Amino acid sequence: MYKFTYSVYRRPFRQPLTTSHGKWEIREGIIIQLTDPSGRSELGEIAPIPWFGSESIDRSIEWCQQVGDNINTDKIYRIPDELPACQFGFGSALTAFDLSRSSTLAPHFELSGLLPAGAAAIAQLPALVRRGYSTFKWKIGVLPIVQEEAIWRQLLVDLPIDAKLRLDANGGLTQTTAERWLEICSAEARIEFIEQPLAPAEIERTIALAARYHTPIALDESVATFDRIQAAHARGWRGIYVIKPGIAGFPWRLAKFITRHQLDVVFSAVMETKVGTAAAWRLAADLKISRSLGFGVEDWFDDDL
Ligand SMILES: O=C(O)CCC(=O)c1ccccc1C(=O)O
Ligand SMILES: [Mg+2]
Repeated sequence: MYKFTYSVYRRPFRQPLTTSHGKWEIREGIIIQLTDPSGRSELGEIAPIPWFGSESIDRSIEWCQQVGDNINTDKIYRIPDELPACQFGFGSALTAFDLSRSSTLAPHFELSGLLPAGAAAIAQLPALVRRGYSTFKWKIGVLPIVQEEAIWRQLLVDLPIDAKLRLDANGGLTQTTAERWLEICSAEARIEFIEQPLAPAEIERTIALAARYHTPIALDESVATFDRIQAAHARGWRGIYVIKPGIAGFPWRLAKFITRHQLDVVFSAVMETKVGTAAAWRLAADLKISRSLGFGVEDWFDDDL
């Protein structure tokens, strides 16, 4: 039995996070604390993204409210699959009790720096290069393709020769614009992958696209939650999986599936605080994930949570 407390936070982004889904201005989430009978406490974070396929913040708060002052492991294991961010928050707090204090220190990882959408990326890139980043992500499918293509060309001029660029369409391309991006990228070895070119349901069409072009394709929205990861694998996806542990359910279940099927994985932020980040990085270390983590997002908030 654990004593349970929680607090809801609101963090405004320094500038709104613009994707092909629209603008995101404030990250709301929950920090939970479990305390065992010996008095040891561990934290967990619930940081949902409803427009990505997780529960809403209101559903998460409701779930925390009905828990009451105490919770046991059985009740945690029974958090329903409709609440994947709650499963991750409670699940990672629970597994933290199995670790010694020193092993909860964050190991060192290569991070991918998240650039702002549009032309602002050109201005931002040099600062991130100076800070040591060598992998970057830029959002596409936000502006008309002719404009984005021009910005992309300038980004490649400024990108160090040994650096890598990820292009994230957030499902916002059509068959025609996806083919156009794959064509122009095929002559450019520094493109690590194009992420989620087509709508989340279009897995078969994405498999067909991946077979025709040299540039690797990653799925993100299509594999946002644990059931979607399983479904995409069952439908034959063997490309890259961008996984946001923060909304992918129980960490032990995710780890087992990635290992069993030897998935090629990129871990990615849900714009969580250090609490959720530490839990995701522990999982990345356990799984020995080699691709740069999509957690280079420190510039996106003014605070230091
Ligand atoms: O993965 C990264 O590199 C940064 C995180 C990121 O891009 C992101 C952050 C919040 C919501 C959606 C996304 C996304 O990958 O689409
Ligand atoms: Mg993405």
